[in-house]
Amino acid sequence: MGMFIVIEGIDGAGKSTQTKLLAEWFEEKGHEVVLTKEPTDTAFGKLIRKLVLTGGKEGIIDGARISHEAEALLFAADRAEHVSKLIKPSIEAGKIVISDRYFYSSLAYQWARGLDLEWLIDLNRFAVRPDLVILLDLPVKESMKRINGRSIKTEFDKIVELQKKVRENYLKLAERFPEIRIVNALASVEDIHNDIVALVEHELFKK
Ligand SMILES: Nc1ncnc2c1ncn2[C@@H]1O[C@H](COP(=O)(O)OP(=O)(O)OP(=O)(O)O)[C@@H](O)[C@H]1O
Ligand SMILES: Cc1cn([C@H]2C[C@H](O)[C@@H](COP(=O)(O)O)O2)c(=O)[nH]c1=O
Repeated sequence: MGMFIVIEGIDGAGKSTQTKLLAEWFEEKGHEVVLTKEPTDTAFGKLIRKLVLTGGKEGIIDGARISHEAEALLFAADRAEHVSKLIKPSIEAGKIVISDRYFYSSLAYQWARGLDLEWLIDLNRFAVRPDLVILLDLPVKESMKRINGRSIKTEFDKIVELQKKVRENYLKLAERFPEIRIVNALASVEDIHNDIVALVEHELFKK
């Protein structure tokens, strides 16, 4: 059997940077790696980007085009395809699956949008639990600095407030889901990578 690792965190926490470095680390050790993300690049993921996500060319700010319930259901539908078509078969084939975001994003973000946490957990019950979830934690002020170049210039305060709620939610989720490990994402890219590798070795290879 393979392994399933997820990297989570607020927007701009460094997830894509760290998922790539972790994938390279596993590959150098001779493992076959599947690097993936949510929302996916499938038709569901594209629909989500069109109907839900903030910013972009259309300048949609707070995902208000559809209801938050519909938004949560779309993320779950995308995930259901992701799990059944890619994640489960890859784990069964002995591969290392590393995902940039997973159902914890739905819990943290859609909860921050005002949906009921227990409803969200039930909705995502089909999602196979990862072996390890790395939560890249950093203050919103720092993440905003990092993504400033691509951030939307209007409604900045609203985005900051949402991200603050999302960060708090992730930290609360870490108390509830034992597979979540918190990593300080304020450090350098290299130090964060080393912390993640130490966790992988400790948690998964029991070094
Ligand atoms: N430890 C770090 N210190 C400083 N800058 C960083 C660090 N890690 C990543 N960055 C930079 O911060 C920006 C956001 O990083 P990245 O795209 O990896 O984050 P992300 O969590 O995947 O973002 P998003 O959720 O918005 O897709 C990039 O410009 C990246 O080069
Ligand atoms: C999976 C998932 C994602 N989101 C949100 C979180 C981010 O704001 C975007 C994805 O952007 P990225 O740059 O591709 O990381 O979508 C969410 O609200 N719920 C989810 O389940």
